[in-house]
Amino acid sequence: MTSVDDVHISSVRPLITPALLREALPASTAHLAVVTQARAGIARILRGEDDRVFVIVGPCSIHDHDQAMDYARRLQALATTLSPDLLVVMRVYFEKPRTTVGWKGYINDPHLDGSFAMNEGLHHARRLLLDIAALGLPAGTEFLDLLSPQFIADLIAWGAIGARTTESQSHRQLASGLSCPIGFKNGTDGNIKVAADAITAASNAHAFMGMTNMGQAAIFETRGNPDCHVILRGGKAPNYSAADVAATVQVLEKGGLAPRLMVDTSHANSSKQHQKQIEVAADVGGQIAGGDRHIVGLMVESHINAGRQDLVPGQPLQYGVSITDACLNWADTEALLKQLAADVRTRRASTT
Ligand SMILES: O=C[C@H](O)[C@H](O)COP(=O)(O)O
Ligand SMILES: C=C(OP(=O)(O)O)C(=O)O
Repeated sequence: MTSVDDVHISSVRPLITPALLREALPASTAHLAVVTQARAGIARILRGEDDRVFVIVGPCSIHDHDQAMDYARRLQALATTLSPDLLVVMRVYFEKPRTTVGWKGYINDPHLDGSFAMNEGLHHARRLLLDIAALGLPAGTEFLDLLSPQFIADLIAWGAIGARTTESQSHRQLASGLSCPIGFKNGTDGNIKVAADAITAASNAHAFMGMTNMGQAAIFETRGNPDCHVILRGGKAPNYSAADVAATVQVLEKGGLAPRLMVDTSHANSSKQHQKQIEVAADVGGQIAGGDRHIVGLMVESHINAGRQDLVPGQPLQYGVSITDACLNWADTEALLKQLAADVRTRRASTT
């Protein structure tokens, strides 16, 4: 017999359903209040109704529960202090889009060893989101896989669609149905228009195929997501300067979109050199202090300890160090956020 099906499939294993995971790890009213308050706060900032800046800050990727909680406790204390000026959301990224191949994140491979224990990964991810919400700290994540949101999206205050997927129709459709504000990165080449187009697409209604909480195939019809924005992450060159912001505002206005955006201090804006995030944040903070109203959010890649390390099977990892992109350490993160809060106060003082 000639095989025409599953020619390149090497195995199929069962996956738990979102309903089973949510039943095992339910969200309480207190957890959900953290999420809904942060979502509403971000939406107000995006509409220009709150003069604070929201910050998505945390590790490039999560790979360890206890280290993530160590970071979350530090961030929660700082977020409370800075809350009059900044709405702080922890970057809790479970899914990594790779340029070619590599570890794809804590959900895909929680044991970091190619065993792809995704049922455990989903369980660990949801457990971590519950523990972070229990601190009173909201979480943001990248939505990369099209099925995984059903398992965790109720605990997410803000989501990103990455530079490699902003142009994907499937991700725009997903964003149109997600319940949280969504940031679309510009393309890896620096193209802003694809992110502006993504906002237009995601703000509209769509019909597409998906999976329900009970794990059944279904046709989803969405209403469109009104709380989407661009994230400038650099491309062939950085794109965080005042001139880049003005050019982006032009693209947004031409598309009939709100002229508000987030700057990612990392990725191509820092040439992936983690310490450069400090320079980028200082420039952007200066624009804010100088009266800019278009930059409403910042993204910072930060961990307990600075830099990054390679994941080498069988070798121990250093504590609190990223295994994907390099991150700022905690002390630098604290100083960066305090300065940004001061910049917001400077702007407020000059306009009141
Ligand atoms: O943020 C993480 C990385 O920049 C992104 O996932 C691409 O990683 P890679 O180029 O190492 O695959
Ligand atoms: C992968 C990321 O960014 P980008 O999509 O901008 O490369 C990220 O923020 O982790």
